[in-house]
Amino acid sequence: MLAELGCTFVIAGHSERRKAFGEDDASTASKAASIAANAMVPVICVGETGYGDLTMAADHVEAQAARILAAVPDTAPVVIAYTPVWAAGAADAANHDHVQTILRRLAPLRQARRGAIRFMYGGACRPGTFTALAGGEGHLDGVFTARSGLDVTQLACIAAELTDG
Ligand SMILES: O=C(CO)COP(=O)(O)O
Repeated sequence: MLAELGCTFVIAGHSERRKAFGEDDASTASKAASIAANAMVPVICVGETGYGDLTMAADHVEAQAARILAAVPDTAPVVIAYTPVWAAGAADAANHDHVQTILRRLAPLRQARRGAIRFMYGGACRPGTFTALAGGEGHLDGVFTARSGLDVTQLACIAAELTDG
């Protein structure tokens, strides 16, 4: 149905779905597989729940991504949206070191899969967040924004930042 409506990207595993509807990595994997089977690109949300130890967060996110991607054909293009739950709706985004540490852990997936894989960050993104988080390291491909996306001026700034940078 979504494909018939012209959708190309579909979010799976967002923290609000996990919280409100009890979705987990198993149901997210099943949804991601179904999205890919219908020739759309799954935008797979992963992220630790609370702010804390960074190594534990990276372990958690790596395991989530592995569990979910195991269900998606190797050749299917995917987007992984690193969306730490504690940053969604917060005042400030995660910092550069935090995000890059997580993305460095996920980066080997680019070689491990034949299909294209892109990494996004989500959580309190505003104009400037992408530039601050990407910071010269090549792991971050884009941002996933909720509140700023509702403000057309901010959204335009973010889009320009991604396309001009
Ligand atoms: O939902 C989000 C990431 O999961 C982000 O929400 P905000 O951009 O409003 O913080």
